[in-house]
Amino acid sequence: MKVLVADSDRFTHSLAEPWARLIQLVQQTGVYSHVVAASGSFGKNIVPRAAALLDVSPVTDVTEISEPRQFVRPIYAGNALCTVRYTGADPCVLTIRSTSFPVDLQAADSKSNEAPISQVDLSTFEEESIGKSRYVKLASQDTERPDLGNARIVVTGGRGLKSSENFKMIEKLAEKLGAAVGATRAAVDSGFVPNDLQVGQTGKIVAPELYMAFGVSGAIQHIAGMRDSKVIVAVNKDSDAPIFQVADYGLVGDLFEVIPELIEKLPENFK
Ligand SMILES: Cc1cc2nc3c(=O)[nH]c(=O)nc-3n(C[C@H](O)[C@H](O)[C@H](O)COP(=O)(O)OP(=O)(O)OC[C@H]3O[C@@H](n4cnc5c(N)ncnc54)[C@H](O)[C@@H]3O)c2cc1C
Repeated sequence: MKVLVADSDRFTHSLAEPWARLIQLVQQTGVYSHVVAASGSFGKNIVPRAAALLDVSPVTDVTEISEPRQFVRPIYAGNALCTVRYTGADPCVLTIRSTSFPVDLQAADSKSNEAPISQVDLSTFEEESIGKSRYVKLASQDTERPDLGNARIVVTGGRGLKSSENFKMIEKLAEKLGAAVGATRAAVDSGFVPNDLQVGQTGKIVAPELYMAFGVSGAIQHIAGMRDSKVIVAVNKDSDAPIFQVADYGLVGDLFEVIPELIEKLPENFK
């Protein structure tokens, strides 16, 4: 078994058209049984194109690897889990939900020392440019907040916040907790925050130790992105809001009273 990990840093920063380079690499070497990418925006961009051009069917959003060619993945927005056996030709192309696997890579290394890791030299593949696009620069937001994808605590605001001005309360609470800020699609579509903060089926998949949802109804597409959080706290003024069905702690109340009180009462050195 030889696995090629298409990691976004290496493929995006050093090369144009990462999907085309990936295909080149797989076809020219012909040694890979598996091609794996994380199930983020990079993986969702390159994997379908690469798989189509390699004429194989990708298995996406893998949450469990039960055998080298048998995987578990969510379907129906995470309401059911499906076991899939890949029976196609090599390579078996996968995207992996990183939140479903332990982050402790050192622990993984110590258990799996029979699998040597080798870096692939991509420089030789750079010469034949396809020329339809090229890497210019990486622009990322300069923020001290933890990354939404792997934060220990996530504080999310929904449409219940009503405006971008009010959404600053969420940011202030997150700051106090050392948390990342998340948002629902309705909050993003209403222009309260940029769309890289969206959590859910068409946003980021998160699984923090603590997920706090304020003014979030709990639509199935939102739940799909945060249901694996260890502890879920929800504040909503509607006691019938579906978010309470997945919450470990639910408070029926007005977020405009609850958030300022939390900010005031949390100690300064909470982090
Ligand atoms: C194909 C598809 C993909 C989608 N992908 C996503 C996705 O990735 N992520 C996502 O989030 N959504 C997604 N959606 C949208 C999703 O269906 C919902 O519309 C959205 O999640 C609702 O966001 P919300 O809970 O902020 O808004 P609403 O449903 O409007 O809920 C607002 C909530 O705030 C509460 N509230 C209002 N005022 C207060 C107050 N003062 N105090 C306390 N509570 C208050 C209300 O009771 C209500 O429950 C998708 C939809 C489709 C069709």
